[in-house]
Amino acid sequence: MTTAYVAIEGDRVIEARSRAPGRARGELVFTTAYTGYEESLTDPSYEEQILTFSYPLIGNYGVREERFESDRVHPRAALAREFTDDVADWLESEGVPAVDHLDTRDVVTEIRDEGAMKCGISAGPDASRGAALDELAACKHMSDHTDIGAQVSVEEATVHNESGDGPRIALLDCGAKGSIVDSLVERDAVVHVLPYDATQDDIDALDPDVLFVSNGPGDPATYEAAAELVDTYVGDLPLAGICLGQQVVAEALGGATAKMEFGHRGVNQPVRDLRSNRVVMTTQNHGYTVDEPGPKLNVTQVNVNDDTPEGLENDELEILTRQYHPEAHPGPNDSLDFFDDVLALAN
Ligand SMILES: NC(=O)CC[C@H](N)C(=O)O
Repeated sequence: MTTAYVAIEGDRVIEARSRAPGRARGELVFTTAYTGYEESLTDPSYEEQILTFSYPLIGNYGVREERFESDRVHPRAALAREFTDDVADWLESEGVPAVDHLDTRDVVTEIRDEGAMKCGISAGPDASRGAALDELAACKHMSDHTDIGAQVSVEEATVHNESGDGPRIALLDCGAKGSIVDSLVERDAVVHVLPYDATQDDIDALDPDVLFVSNGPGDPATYEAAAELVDTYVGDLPLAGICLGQQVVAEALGGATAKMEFGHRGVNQPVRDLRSNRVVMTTQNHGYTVDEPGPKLNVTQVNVNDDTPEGLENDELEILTRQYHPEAHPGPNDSLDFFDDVLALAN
């Protein structure tokens, strides 16, 4: 077994065990999810981040491609108390450093106290403290990744379930999880997945019933073009969004987003619907939040822990967004009806 070095802000270096070699840098975040490691590691929203699992044993039910959310691993590196060989081998084959045998409680406490922070990693036979510190020094703040959508979006438009009978969805792919497409296709929608920088002509050519903005990595304020595009359809097309999609729709409607201290990442985040007073358990993965919904959007759901907006709606303008992940994968299925509600807007 070889050594790994994890350098965090303040130039503190943690020595641990390398399970997959390499160098990496990214924003250090944690998830409390106890299952769903394959889905989390392939979720494009983790691009440019280093993911710490707070659950101590990661990999105990193997690695199966059917559970992947995209075609590659997105976090730049992964940390856990213990990775199984299955996960370590998978990450090695993907060229993504994996580090274990470190006190992840300590790492999580540090992130909770100090906020998401920059991190540098050096792991494997050639690892050194200096290399980890060099990676840390080269690490950018998340909001300085100004075109991160380009790293995760499709390059060309694709269509799923072309012969379906359901509504036509134009899905702006800012790094969409596969399960979002699957959830729509299961309901027989025709899903056109469009590059994150699609134009009004691209959308109009499809004559869609709904414009849907996907989840995605990075600072929502850097997706200005997507927000401008959404703005042109307010009142003309029903609008939907998940996670980054909610943030972009809010910005399009005159709202604002802000960075959270350490975000919400896990599969047991309680969300209260303000109309029914019902609480659902949700999957989350976000580091930014809608700070100001703007004049037209109503906050219809909130996070029970910190009151941040989890659902935004405008019935008249036919807008429906969620900050959490109703498609689950991983996580509870409590909110799958969101997709039925979105498709109902098309009628
Ligand atoms: N899962 C997502 O869509 C994340 C949205 C955004 N990148 C955030 O961190 O808040």
